[in-house]
Amino acid sequence: MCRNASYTTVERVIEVRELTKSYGRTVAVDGLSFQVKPGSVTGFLGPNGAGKSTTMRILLGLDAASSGEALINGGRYTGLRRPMYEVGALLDANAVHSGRSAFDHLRCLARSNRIGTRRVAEVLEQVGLAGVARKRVGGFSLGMKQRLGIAAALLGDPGVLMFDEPVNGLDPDGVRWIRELMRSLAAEGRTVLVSSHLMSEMELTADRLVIIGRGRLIADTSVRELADRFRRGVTVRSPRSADLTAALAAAGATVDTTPSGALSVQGLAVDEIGDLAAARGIPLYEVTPHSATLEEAYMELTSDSVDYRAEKSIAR
Ligand SMILES: Nc1ncnc2c1ncn2[C@@H]1O[C@H](COP(=O)(O)OP(=O)(O)OP(=O)(O)O)[C@@H](O)[C@H]1O
Repeated sequence: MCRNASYTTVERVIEVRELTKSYGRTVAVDGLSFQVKPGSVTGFLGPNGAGKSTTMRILLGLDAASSGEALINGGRYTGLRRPMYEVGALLDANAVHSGRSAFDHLRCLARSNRIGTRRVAEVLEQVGLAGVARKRVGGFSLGMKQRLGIAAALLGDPGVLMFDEPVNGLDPDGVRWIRELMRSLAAEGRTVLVSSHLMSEMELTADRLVIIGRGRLIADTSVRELADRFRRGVTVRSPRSADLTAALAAAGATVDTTPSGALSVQGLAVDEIGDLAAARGIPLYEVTPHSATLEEAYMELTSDSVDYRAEKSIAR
């Protein structure tokens, strides 16, 4: 079953506009705006309590916004005519009836959404649960429940998918499986939003990142742009260090000589340094850009948003 070809541009878009959600005095989401577009995996990153789940719950009509809008394909979830065909989500893998078989669980969902039983078999196959389809969900491991939740999300073959911390508690095989599935769903032209508090995971899964802290937007960027933004300089080695230093400084760079004799250059990109050296006939033996790791970039960006870091590290 493939309905992708019929999607129009206004479909497959998640849009959050000036979204605010307060629980009593706690402001869980605070004037948050971002868009998620099709064709890539977008990581929704933020420390614990940043407001990721709240935002997703509002997008899925499970909670009401205090103000602002959370839209899927241009409208509110509650106004979608056939929600399962437009958006699939996995929020809590444990939220299933443990007495039912995987097949029955999906068949009930499918029936109430006018989806045929053939599709149930298809998604069970897709998530690798066909062999245990008749077994009770109560006996499933967390990884199997995650797969079942994903099968449910895929039932209506929706163009928009949302997963809340899908790799939490999974073994490496499970993590890799979910990562590859997300990437293939995005490659099919779907919009995939996946929340996590781990940059190390998102670095391997996502192309774009929406980073939030204390309910506010911190960064809306591609993984590559974030790496570029945190570039720390370029190490350059040349047999004519003095000439090169003078030329680089004249071009506005800050140049330091390291103990090994290499130059540490700030303020010029790799290609600018290469062009400049070539124009003067200065040989280069090494040109190496240095970035902070994405993990370091993330820690730096969110350092003001982590409520309980000190207590957590003491507790550890
Ligand atoms: N139903 C609720 N009632 C009261 N406060 C809530 C409720 N849901 C969330 N909060 C609070 O809102 C804030 C944001 O929580 P949320 O679960 O959205 O964050 P999160 O980014 O998903 O965090 P985590 O990574 O820990 O799941 C937190 O301070 C949380 O305690």
